[in-house]
Amino acid sequence: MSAFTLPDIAAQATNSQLPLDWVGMCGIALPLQINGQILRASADAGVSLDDGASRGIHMSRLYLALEALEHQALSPVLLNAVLECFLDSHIGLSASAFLTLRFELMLKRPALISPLAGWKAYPVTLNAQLKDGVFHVELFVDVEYSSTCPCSAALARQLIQQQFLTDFGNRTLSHEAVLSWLGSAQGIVATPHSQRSVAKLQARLRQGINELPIEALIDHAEKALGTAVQTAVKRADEQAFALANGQNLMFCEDAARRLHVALKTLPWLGGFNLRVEHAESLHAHDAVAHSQWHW
Ligand SMILES: Nc1nc2c(ncn2[C@@H]2O[C@H](COP(=O)(O)OP(=O)(O)OP(=O)(O)O)[C@@H](O)[C@H]2O)c(=O)[nH]1
Repeated sequence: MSAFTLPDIAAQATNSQLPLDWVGMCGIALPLQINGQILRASADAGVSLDDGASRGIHMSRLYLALEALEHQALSPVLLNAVLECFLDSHIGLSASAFLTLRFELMLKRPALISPLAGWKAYPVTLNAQLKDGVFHVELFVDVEYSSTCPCSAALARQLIQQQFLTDFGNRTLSHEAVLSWLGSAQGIVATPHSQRSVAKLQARLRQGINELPIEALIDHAEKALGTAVQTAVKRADEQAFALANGQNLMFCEDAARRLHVALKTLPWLGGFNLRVEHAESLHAHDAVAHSQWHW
């Protein structure tokens, strides 16, 4: 049996006198309870080291405080409690506490027409911080959608008009012939290009909001865009998707403006920063727009 006590290097003093903004651990694996699901998450947990004379923080105390997340449904109250626990275990050392959680929210989405449904995984990041006694939660989520270029659609329509003149300019129009022409690849000679696009939404919850409206944010953004990517798809669903794309032609600027206007109506949202990326099929580079409000 050893008579030695374990050396505690973190508790030693340092003569550097230099406080640090963030000290902690990144990439901690843990399960979370969200929307009635147990989700695999990754956490970054940290505090400020305001006492510049202390060698280090007590990592294990932050790690152990995370255990509370395993046993209760995730909520702003729970996040606040965990952050308070970070600070209570670092009295005299730290005035600010930080927690970032990353996970994929699984949502079952119905098809547009058929009675089918399938799962979508939305990457989510939650940032919570308790600084000078003020608690903030930010919610980041990526929403994928389809965007059809309005310029390309207009150019394609012009080509179709030109083809119509070529094919029917000198002929008496017959309803049956025009109908058949409209349904043929020889008539509809050009199609606009579309791209898989992503809206990266960052939303700050207003003070006092006691829920995490992740699904509501996603639903609201998808409704504003009108062309969310689909899961299970039969031909009837694909046709409905083609119609949705045709009715929602979007440059990246249009998508950013739609989202800006839509997000501003959410009563729980105190500010946002959004970025849309259209992974162009016309170019090898992306078209991107940003917008923010009270960010
Ligand atoms: N502060 C700090 N600790 C580290 C680091 N890397 C590993 N650790 C280890 O994290 C472990 C947990 O630290 P503490 O929470 O201070 O552990 P402890 O002293 O047994 O716990 P308490 O009695 O609660 O202070 C220690 O063994 C540290 O050596 C680092 O970069 N900084």
